[in-house]
Amino acid sequence: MDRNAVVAMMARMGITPQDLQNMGQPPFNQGATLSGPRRPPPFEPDLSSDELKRRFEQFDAWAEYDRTLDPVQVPFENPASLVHEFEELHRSITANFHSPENSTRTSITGFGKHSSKLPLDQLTIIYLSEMLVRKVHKGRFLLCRSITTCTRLVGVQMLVEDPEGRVRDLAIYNFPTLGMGSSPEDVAAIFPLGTILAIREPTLKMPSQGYRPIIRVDSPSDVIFIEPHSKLALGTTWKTGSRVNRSAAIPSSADAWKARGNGHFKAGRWLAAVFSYSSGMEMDPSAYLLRLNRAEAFLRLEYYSASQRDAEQVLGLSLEESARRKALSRAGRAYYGKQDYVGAEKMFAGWLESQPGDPDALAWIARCRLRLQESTTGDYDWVRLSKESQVSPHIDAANYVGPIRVSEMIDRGGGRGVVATRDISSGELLVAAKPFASAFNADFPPPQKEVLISFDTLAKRALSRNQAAVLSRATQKLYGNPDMYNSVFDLYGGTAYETPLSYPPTAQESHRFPKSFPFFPATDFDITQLESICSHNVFSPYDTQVPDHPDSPEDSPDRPAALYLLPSLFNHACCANATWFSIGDFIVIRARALIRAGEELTLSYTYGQTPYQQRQSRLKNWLIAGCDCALCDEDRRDGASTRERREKLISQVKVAVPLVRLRALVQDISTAYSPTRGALRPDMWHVYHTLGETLRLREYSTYLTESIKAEFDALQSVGVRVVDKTMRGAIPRPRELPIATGEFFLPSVIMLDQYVLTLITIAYAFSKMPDLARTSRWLKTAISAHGVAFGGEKPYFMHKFSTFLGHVGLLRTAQAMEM
Ligand SMILES: C[S@@+](CC[C@H](N)C(=O)[O-])C[C@H]1O[C@@H](n2cnc3c(N)ncnc32)[C@H](O)[C@@H]1O
Repeated sequence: MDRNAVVAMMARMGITPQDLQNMGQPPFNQGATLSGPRRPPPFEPDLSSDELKRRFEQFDAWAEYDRTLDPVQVPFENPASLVHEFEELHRSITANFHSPENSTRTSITGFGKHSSKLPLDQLTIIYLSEMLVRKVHKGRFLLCRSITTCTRLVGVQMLVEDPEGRVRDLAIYNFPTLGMGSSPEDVAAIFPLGTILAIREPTLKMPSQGYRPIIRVDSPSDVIFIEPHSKLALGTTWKTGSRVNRSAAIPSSADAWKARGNGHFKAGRWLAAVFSYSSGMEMDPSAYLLRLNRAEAFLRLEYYSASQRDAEQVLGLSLEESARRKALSRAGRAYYGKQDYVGAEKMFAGWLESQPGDPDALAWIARCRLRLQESTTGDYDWVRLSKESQVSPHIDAANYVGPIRVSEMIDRGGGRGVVATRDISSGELLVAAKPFASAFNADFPPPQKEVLISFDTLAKRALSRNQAAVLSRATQKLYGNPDMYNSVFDLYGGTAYETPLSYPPTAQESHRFPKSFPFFPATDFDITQLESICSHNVFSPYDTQVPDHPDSPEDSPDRPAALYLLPSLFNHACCANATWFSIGDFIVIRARALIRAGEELTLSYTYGQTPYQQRQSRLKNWLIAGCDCALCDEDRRDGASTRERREKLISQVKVAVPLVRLRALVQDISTAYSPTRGALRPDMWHVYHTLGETLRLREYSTYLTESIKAEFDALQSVGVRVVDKTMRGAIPRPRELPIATGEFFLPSVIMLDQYVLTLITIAYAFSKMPDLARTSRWLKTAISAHGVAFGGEKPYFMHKFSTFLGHVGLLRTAQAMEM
C-alpha cells in the first residue's frame, strides 16, 4: 500500500496525526506504556455490548494508569517534518471528506477535563518549553499561532508554534459549527493559517490513540482569538517572523473585512462571517453596516442576544430608512428567537410603520400573535404542527407552562421535582417546549457520510450520533447565548455537581456579553459538567406522527436526541401520572391521570411495559438507588423467582409461535404473579397483544371474538377499565363509551398512540365480524381517547390516522362519525 493510501485509511479510522507522525518510530514513553496496561486500540463501530464493556475496561485501565504517571517533559520534533506530515494528513482528510466513502470517528466523553474560569488578564504566559505532559497549567495561558491548515477529525486539529518557535499539536473539541458534517473549508475559514490564539490554562496530554503529546482543549470557552490588530498581537515578537509562511494577507480596512465576511456569509459560514465583521468593526467601530450584517449572521447561529444587541445598537443611530427597517427586522427576529413575542411584535410594528402594508412585516406580526396566544393559553393548532414537522423536525411553536411548578424534593437526586399547582384532569396540557438543543437524522442529510461513535465513560454507554451531536449543539448554543447559561447549568448534572433548589433560574445577570465577543468567549463553561448534564437529561424525542411505527428500541441509533429545559425537571416513575410525546422537536407533556394539587408529576424514562429487570438496568443511568414507584413495588413483591419465571416465559412470546402453544404460554404467564398482585400487569400488554394479533390474522368469527377478548385483557393489563365487554347482541345501556373515562381513560405505562391503535384494532375486528354498531362505538372511543391524549379533536385524529384507517377499511366510517 502506498503512503497516501495508508494516510487515507488511517484518517478513515479516526487515527490522529500523532499516530501518523510516529509510524515507524518508537513511542517516546515506550517504557512506561509497555510496563503498564496497553493503550486501547481505536474503537470500531459494530461493537457487541460485551465487546463494548471490554473496551471500556481497557480504556479505564489505561486512563487510570496514565494518571499514576508523573508529569514529564517531552522532547520537541523537527517543525519542518511535522508540518510536512500534517499537511499530508490534511490533504487526505480533505480528499476523504469529498469522496463518497464513509468515515468513522470515535470520541470519548465523561472523564475529567479542565475548563478555565479565569480571565486572560489574571493569567501569566507560558511557553511550550515549560509545559509538561499530564499537567493542567493552572494560572497560565499559552500564546500560539497556527502554522498548518487546520483540519478536523472529531476535534479541530492543527500544529501551533509559540513565540519561541517551538511546535506542538493542538486539538480543540466541541468548537461551535465545526462538529460533524463541517467541511475542511468551514474549518479553515475560522482557523486560517496564522490564526493567533490564547489558550487559557492549557493541558498537555497523551492522546488515547497515538504517541505524541497534544494540547487538548475540551471547552471552546478556553480559546481566545487574538485579533490581529490587538495590542497582544502587535506587541508579540515571533521567532519565526511576523507572518506565518503562506498565510493570507490580513485585510487592511473595514471594507475589506466586510467583503471577506460577506463571502463567508454567502457560503453559509456564519461564525466565520461573524469573526470577519467583528475584525472590521475593531478597525472602524462606526461602520454600522458591519454591525447590521453581523446581527444577521448571529441570527443564523441562533445567537439571539448578540443579534438583538447589535440590531438595537444600530437602531440607536440616525439611519436611512432601508437600514432602519433591516435593523428593526433583525431585532424583531432576535426577540422572536428569545421567545419574547411582545418585544418582537414591537419591532415588526416599527417596520410596518415605516413601510405600511409590507407583507413580510404583516406575516411576522401574525406569527408573534399566534405564538403569544400559544404560550399563554396552551391552544395549539396540532394539525399545523404535525404538518410542519413532516417537512422539518424543527418546528415553530411557543413554549407553554401549565398548572405546575418546580418544588424542593429532598428524596430525589438533584433535590427537585415538579408538582401540580391545582387539581388537574386527565389529558390536561402541562408543558409544551422547544428544545435547547437537538439532533435529528434529518439534520444530517446525504451526502453526510461521517459516522461518529462516542463513548460516555460516565454512564458507561456508547452514544448515538444524535446524542453526541446534542452535546456539541448545546455547546454551540451556550457559546453565544450567555444569558441561557443558568437555565442549562442549573439542570441536574449528577452527584458531583450542586444543583440549586429552584428552577427556572431567576437571575441570569452574571452572564453578560463581554464587549470583545466573539474573540473572547461570551461565557466560561465547564464542559465536563455539560456532558454530565446531557447524560442525565437528554430525551429521545418520540414522534407519534407515524401511527404504525414498531416499538423502536429505546437505544436505537436512529432515535433523535434533545435537551429540554423545564421538562428535565420531571422525575421518573415507571407508572407515571404524566405522559410525553413529541411532534418533531416539540415536546408535549400531558397529565395521564387525575392529579391533586401539590401532588408530584412524574414521567417515565423508559418503557413501562418492559419487564422489571430490563427496566432496572435501563434506569441505572439515572436512579442509583433504583425506582420506588408503585409498579416496581408490585413487581418486587412478586419475588425474584416468580419474576424470573415470568420473564423467561414472556421472552418466548412471538407472532410466529403456533396458536396452541401461544394460548398455553399466555395462560402460564398470567399465573406467574403473586396471588395478591393487582390488575396492573404491563408486561402482559405485549403478550395479550401478540395473541390478539395472531388470532385476528385468521379472520374467522370465533377467532375474532377471542382476539377482541385478548385486546380487552391487554387494555386491562395497563390500567384501562373495559366496562362493556359484550361481543354481540344489543349494546347495553347506558350507551356511553365501552371503557371508563375520567381517571382511567388513559392507560398507565404504555405509549398513548399504541393505546389509540389498539382501540382502532378492536373496531377493525368488530367490522370483520361484522358488527357495525360496535365498530362505530370502538372507533368513537379511539377518537375520544386520542382527543384526551393528544388534543386537537377529530381533525387531528383524522390527520394522523386516515392512511391507517384506509388500510383497514374504516376511513368512511370514521369520516361519517359525529363526535
Ligand atoms: C432529569 S433529572 C430530574 C430532575 C432532578 N430531580 C432535579 O432536581 O433536577 C434526573 C435525575 O433526577 C433524579 N430522579 C429522577 N427520578 C427519581 C426517582 N424516582 N427517585 C429518585 N431520584 C430520581 C435522579 O437523580 C435522576 O438522575
